[in-house]
Amino acid sequence: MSGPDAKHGTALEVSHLTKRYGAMAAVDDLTFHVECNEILGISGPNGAGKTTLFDLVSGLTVPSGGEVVLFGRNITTQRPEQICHLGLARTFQLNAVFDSMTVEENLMTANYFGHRNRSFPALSFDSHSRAACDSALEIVGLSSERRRPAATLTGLQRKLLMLASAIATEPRLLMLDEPVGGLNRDEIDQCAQVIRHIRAERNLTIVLIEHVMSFVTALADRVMVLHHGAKLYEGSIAGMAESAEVVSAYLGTSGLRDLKRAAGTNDVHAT
Ligand SMILES: Nc1ncnc2c1ncn2[C@@H]1O[C@H](COP(=O)(O)OP(=O)(O)OP(=O)(O)O)[C@@H](O)[C@H]1O
Repeated sequence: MSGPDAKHGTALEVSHLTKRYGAMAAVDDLTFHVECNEILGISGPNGAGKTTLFDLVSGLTVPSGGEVVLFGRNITTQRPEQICHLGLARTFQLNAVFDSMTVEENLMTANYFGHRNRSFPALSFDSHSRAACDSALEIVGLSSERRRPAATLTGLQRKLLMLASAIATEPRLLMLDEPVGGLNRDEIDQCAQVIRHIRAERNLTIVLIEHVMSFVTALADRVMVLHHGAKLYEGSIAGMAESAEVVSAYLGTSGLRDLKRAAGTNDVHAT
């Protein structure tokens, strides 16, 4: 779905978005936007509302209030598959691959259901679907594993398969929920390289939730920090390190030291 307009304009506009569970607001009157081809990093303490925000934007959860506009189109009341067909793909914190399928079958399934409306259940793949899957496999470096059952993949390969499955839906906006959680330093660097490559190749806009500060500093053009469902900080990584509120609510002194080191060397975790 990428095209000549993919580099310009606003990809995502979130206005006064709110999700209440009883008296508690998991996302509280949140307003922000993401420009086309930008990478926005989202951080914040556990329970800050980051995943709930992804669930709201991707249609998995119905908002209590507010509005979400994707590439100029109001998607606030759309279903997840409709939003996916409009060009938004997301990944999940926990493993979300089909273990009993091969790598290739995972991608074909993602492309089949994620790319356009399917009104009948019989799977049939055309040359476009095959090309999209081949390209997704290649971009994450899993081409040689295409015939392997997903259950036999390593932790890193499973993360890359989730990424490739999202790419196989041919999105314009990719939302990644803790894409490097549980990986070691080398694997994190490898994922950062893949994501950088994906953005450059596909002109993609990316929003990623991550606590691993070396990863955020390596990739994000801008960061937003959430706390109690609301925006605590939005701006540069350097500015984040200078924010007393962010240090107090999220980083702490050791996290601040690590963030500063990561911003200088891109190889240290904040958590
Ligand atoms: N379905 C639900 N019902 C009730 N409360 C919920 C529900 N989903 C999330 N919450 C609450 O909303 C708040 C935000 O949760 P969320 O998972 O979005 O936080 P998070 O920032 O993604 O946390 P983490 O970094 O641990 O993944 C938490 O207090 C959580 O317990």
